[in-house]
This record gives sequence, C-alpha cells and structure tokens, in this order.
Amino acid sequence: MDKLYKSKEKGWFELEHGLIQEKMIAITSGKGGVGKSTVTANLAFALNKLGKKVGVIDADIYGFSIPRIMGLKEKPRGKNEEEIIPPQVEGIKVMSMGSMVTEDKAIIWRGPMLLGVLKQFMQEVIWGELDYLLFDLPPGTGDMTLNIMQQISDADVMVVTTPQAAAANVAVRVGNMAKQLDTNIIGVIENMSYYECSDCGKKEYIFGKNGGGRIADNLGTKLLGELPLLPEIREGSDQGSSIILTEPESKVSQEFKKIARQIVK
Ligand SMILES: Nc1ncnc2c1ncn2[C@@H]1O[C@H](COP(=O)(O)OP(=O)(O)OP(=O)(O)O)[C@@H](O)[C@H]1O
Repeated sequence: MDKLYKSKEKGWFELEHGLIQEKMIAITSGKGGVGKSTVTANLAFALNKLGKKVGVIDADIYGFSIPRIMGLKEKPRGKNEEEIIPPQVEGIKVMSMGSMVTEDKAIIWRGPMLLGVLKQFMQEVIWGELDYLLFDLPPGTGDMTLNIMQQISDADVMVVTTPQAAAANVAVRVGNMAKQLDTNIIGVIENMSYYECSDCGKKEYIFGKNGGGRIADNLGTKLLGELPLLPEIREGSDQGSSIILTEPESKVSQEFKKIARQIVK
C-alpha cells in the first residue's frame, strides 16, 4: 500500500510540505468514549510545553472532536489549489474534518473518500518542520482504523483504555491489530483510573483496577500513565480549554507531562 510520506530513516519522515523529525504517534482505543481525544489533545499540549513542535491530525473522521476539545477557532486556509495552511492553537497545527463541517453534521461518506481526506491532510497541508505528528484514530478495530494504520504503519501506536475489563479486552484487540501490522506499540495510557474525593482525598476505583497494566503486560509494552476521572478534565474538553493549559501545576497535568517525557526520551 502506498505510504502517505517518505521515511528517510527511523524517526525521520518527509511529507509533501513538511518534515517529522521524531515520531508519528497513532492514538487508539478499543472502544469509544474512553478519552482517546482528550488524551491526544492534552498530550499535544504537553509535548509542546517540552519545546517540541507538534501537529495533530484528527483521523477519527466520523467522530471528530479534536477542534472542540482543543479550542480550535481558526479554519484551514487554501494557499492555492494544492496547498493548505493549517489552523493553529498554542502553536500546534491541527487538521480535522471538524474544521470543514459543523459539529452536528453527519459524515456519510464511505471509506475511500475518508481515506482521501487523510491523504489530503498528509500531502497538501503545509506542516513545516514538526517533531511529532499525533493521529487521533477512530476507536476499535474496524476498516477505517485498519486502513489508516496501514497507511501510517511507521507510526508508534499508543493505546488508551479505562481500567474496566470490557474496555481493556477490546483495547488488547486493537493492540494486537497494530502488532500484526508490525507497528511498534509505544505504551498504554489508563484513563479514568480512579476518582479522588475532593473533600477527603480517598480514591475510588469506579471502573475497577489495573486494566491498563494488564493490557501493557499482554502487549509487551509499558503503562505510560494513569489519569484520574476528574470533572475538570471533562469541563476543559467541553470548553476547549485543556486542563494542562488551565491548571498546568495540577496532579493530572503533571501526569500528562510525565507521559510526554517518556515519549520524548
Ligand atoms: N479523565 C477524565 N475525567 C473526566 N472526564 C473525562 C476524562 N477523560 C475523558 N473524559 C470525558 O469523557 C468523554 C469522552 O472523552 P473523549 O471524547 O476524549 O473520548 P474518545 O475515546 O475520544 O471517544 P470517541 O472515540 O468516541 O470520540 C468526554 O466528555 C471527555 O471530556
């Protein structure tokens, strides 16, 4: 299958209008709603805070949510027939279907057209020099996820899950799909790991315990971090003000930075 970039050597990818000097990272999950897009957004900001140049492609083309979560206000602009200037937020370049249609619009295109959008995002956008290009993939192991993974098979895969057995089991499946494509799995992030009572500080394990660790072991990779279930994370995503920007010193923002540092090293 034709790749959407030229790989020069490990960790160095050439795009039509840009260069990725470190990694492409595909952020996946076994099922929807586990926080994949929230993690993608906060991770992009965390890498940016480490001084890295970051781009984000919202490849969850049917279920895009990155523009809202990242607070993206601008739209992409056409420089000419074949070159697109991506909108930016905090210096991060972002491309999403959500910039082309309103949030309530149903995307009823079939796979090949959606892959055409991904191709356009990769090949016509003026990305410039980036250190990291993050992809927010569709959840699950369906056709779209498989097709996208095949097209960016040099990307490292990150698996997001909640600790719940049902979520963890399907997350293993997406990890195994990545393995079958010979894709490196960079690690697992357990989201909604626990809820900490704001009055007494007691941790409640609402979705159970250790699902992320079990998946990491099963896939032979690392558990990169455990993120709490926190109203501020949800509010930040809804309002387009990610917690890492609004509360950079909070425990959860420190956890995002810890995850980013493990990726960068
Ligand atoms: N740690 C968290 N604490 C509280 N709320 C969270 C947390 N992580 C995510 N959420 C909320 O859960 C909902 C789902 O998150 P998100 O959209 O990131 O999931 P997703 O896995 O990308 O879903 P999909 O793939 O279906 O788009 C959102 O409302 C988000 O704000």
